[in-house]
Amino acid sequence: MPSLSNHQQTNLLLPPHCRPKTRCSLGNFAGFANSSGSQRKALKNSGRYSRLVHVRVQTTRQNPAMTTKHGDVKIFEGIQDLTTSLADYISERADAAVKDRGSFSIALSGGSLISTMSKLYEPPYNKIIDWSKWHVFWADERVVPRNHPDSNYKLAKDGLLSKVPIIPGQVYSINDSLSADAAAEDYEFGLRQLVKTRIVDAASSSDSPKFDLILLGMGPDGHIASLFPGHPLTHEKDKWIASIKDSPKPPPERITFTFPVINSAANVAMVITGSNKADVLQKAFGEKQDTGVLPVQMVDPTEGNLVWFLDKPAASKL
Ligand SMILES: O=C1O[C@H](COP(=O)(O)O)[C@@H](O)[C@H](O)[C@H]1O
Repeated sequence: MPSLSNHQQTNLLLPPHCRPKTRCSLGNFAGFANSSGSQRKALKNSGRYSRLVHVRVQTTRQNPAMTTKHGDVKIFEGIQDLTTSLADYISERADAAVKDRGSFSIALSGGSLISTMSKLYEPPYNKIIDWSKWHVFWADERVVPRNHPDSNYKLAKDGLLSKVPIIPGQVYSINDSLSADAAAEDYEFGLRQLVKTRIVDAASSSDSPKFDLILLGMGPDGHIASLFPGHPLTHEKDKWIASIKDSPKPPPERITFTFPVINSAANVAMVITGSNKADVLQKAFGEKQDTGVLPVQMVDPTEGNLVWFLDKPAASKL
């Protein structure tokens, strides 16, 4: 991926600490059938979906998603069906955004998510997707060099981005030469410029960015992005991008989208696989506990769509 020097952004758009330097994260910044928020709220209020334990396993991708108070839930017999359905979903969202706005802003997570996107670089998706319109961001990133095995950028680059003709200057990785605080500030600064120019859409009811699609995984503790259970960052209201230096899951230093950004997206997809997620998913779909709300339970796009892609082992306790 190129560094700032071969990116079109002008210095005027750069945060002050980047202007005289050659590396800055601007440009590439370094270098759910869908129920909307309002429909979900109506479902919650109607009491028709008091618990999800009654969800029937849907084993083929022909089956429509089941609409619940938590969004639309798709449960797949095998990983192949899940990855194909996810590729259909992503390419449909991309197509709709390009028709509507002329570009597609997508935020990725790390972890197991990337391997579930593998169908995208195979026919027919690799041919039908207009990759030149994609703008790729990270919902969270570890503050490590971009070639480090813990880097979410490296994971996505090796597992997807290097296999499709995405424009390098439209891949917005963090500036890995900065501290966690500075990297978060820098990422937010870059994002603000892209909202001003509407590469990333703006939410109508707040000043938040409105990503066309945010893809999230979930850890076995119920964390999403780098927002962990009980951590004060789950209540952040002002910052779009926050730094965390005490992540319970290594590495400790990370940056993350905050809930105001996640819940302003036009579409959020939760992609959760594996039996080690079954217990927490059962809790997540149950009533919120007195002991605290799990970050995964706080994903609730205000006016957007939420869809869950689950495999059978992850959904085994629903
Ligand atoms: O640390 C992280 O973990 C979560 C979950 O990862 P998974 O491998 O259990 O799916 C991931 O979504 C996040 O991006 C990552 O930084």
